[in-house]
Amino acid sequence: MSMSILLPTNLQQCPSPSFSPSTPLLSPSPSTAFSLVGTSRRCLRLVTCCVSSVQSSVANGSAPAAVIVERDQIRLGLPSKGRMAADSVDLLKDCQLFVKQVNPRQYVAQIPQLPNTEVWFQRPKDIVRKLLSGDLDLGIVGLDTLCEYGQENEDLIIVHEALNFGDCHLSIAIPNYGIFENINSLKELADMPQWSEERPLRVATGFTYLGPKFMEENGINHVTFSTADGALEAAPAMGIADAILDLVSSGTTLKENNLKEIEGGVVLESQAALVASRRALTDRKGALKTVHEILERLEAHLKADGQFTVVANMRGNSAQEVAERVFESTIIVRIAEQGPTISPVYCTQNGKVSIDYYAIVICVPKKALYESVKQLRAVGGSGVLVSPLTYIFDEDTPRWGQLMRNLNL
Ligand SMILES: Nc1ncnc2c1ncn2[C@@H]1O[C@H](COP(=O)(O)OP(=O)(O)OP(=O)(O)O)[C@@H](O)[C@H]1O
Ligand SMILES: O=P(O)(O)OC[C@H]1O[C@H](OP(=O)(O)OP(=O)(O)O)[C@H](O)[C@@H]1O
Ligand SMILES: [Mg+2]
Repeated sequence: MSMSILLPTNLQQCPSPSFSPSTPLLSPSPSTAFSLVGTSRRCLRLVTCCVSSVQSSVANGSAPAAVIVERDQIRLGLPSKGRMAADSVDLLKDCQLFVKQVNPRQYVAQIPQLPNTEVWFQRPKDIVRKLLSGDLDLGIVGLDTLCEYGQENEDLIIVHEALNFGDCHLSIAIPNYGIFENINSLKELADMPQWSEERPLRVATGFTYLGPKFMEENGINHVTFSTADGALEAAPAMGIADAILDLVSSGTTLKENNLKEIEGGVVLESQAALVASRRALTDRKGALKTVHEILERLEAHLKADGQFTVVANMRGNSAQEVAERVFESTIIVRIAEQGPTISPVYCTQNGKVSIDYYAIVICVPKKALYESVKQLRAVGGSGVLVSPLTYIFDEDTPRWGQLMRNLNL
């Protein structure tokens, strides 16, 4: 049984492809771009199609423009349940920001380290809606949720786009059997002779904003959408849909349901992001200060993640001579952004202070750790100590500068 719902009248003005969301739509508004602060190899690879952005109602997407209501506290929205919930609190904990929730059913919490900030636990999609309505100032959500429910509203600013958890991608998948057996790309899918106005490609998805937009951008016109709250992978085998558009992380669910991804079918790459309301940052007293502090802690922690400090002692006549020996090691030359730091180790013998050794300190990423230790030893390093790095505070927080530029501050 198809879940398609008849289109509301105002939606019929919408260019094809058609879709059948469960909620009515408001009038079209001009498309505006997300403010993507920060750069990352994973950063939002979102369709840039120019479908006139149809903003859906509060029930499905963005709420009306935010109104700044007077309040003393800055509000940070964290996922109340689901995959992102525990990881969000854990990430803040790793940044020495301890979320104090009295019990799991209480939806408000405090962070003693940020006395002017209160945490509100909400479903991820509601975090986006509440950022737009002005009921939250900051939030942690997946980029997929942000794009789907934020619908490119320019009030949403991505402050940190790569929080290093919640990795997944939004992708089209089709059966690996029957008429799809030899179809391996979006183009091949689009070119199949089966699809016509009378018999469009049927796609099941929870992403009723991003799905049609992606299809439109890729020139796939004979397509229709149906929606469900979960277990979408069952739709093709049940005869409800030809394809699905859903989140994929390990790929197990697709495999177990005889579905496959296709070339060109990835709509966006997603992971958890820190998002803010532009209006809150510009108009709410204390919001920028809070963001700066959270961002500094996040950047310092995430930069240090997977990095180790390696300390070794090396015999030598001078720091210069030891440095020359260390730089014989190709891996150290390659990994050392700055440094190594080489400092004298002072010893006393018979009341006389002497320098026979020098201590070398380098920062090494996990994957280069063993090789660096081996090379340090090969050039005379001994007593090698390795400890994980907790924070790397740079002179400046790069994303802060970008945020300031984005806000024209
Ligand atoms: N395999 C995955 N499937 C779904 N989401 C994932 C996956 N891996 C990471 N995520 C991220 O986790 C977010 C929350 O997913 P989750 O299914 O827990 O949400 P939810 O709030 O329970 O929503 P729903 O109940 O509608 O599924 C997603 O929006 C996405 O950013
Ligand atoms: O690639 P995988 O690691 O297999 O993960 C992908 C699956 O996980 C999500 O479903 P979820 O577990 O949230 O269940 P749902 O269908 O009820 O949303 C998503 O909707 C996919 O079905
Ligand atoms: Mg889910």
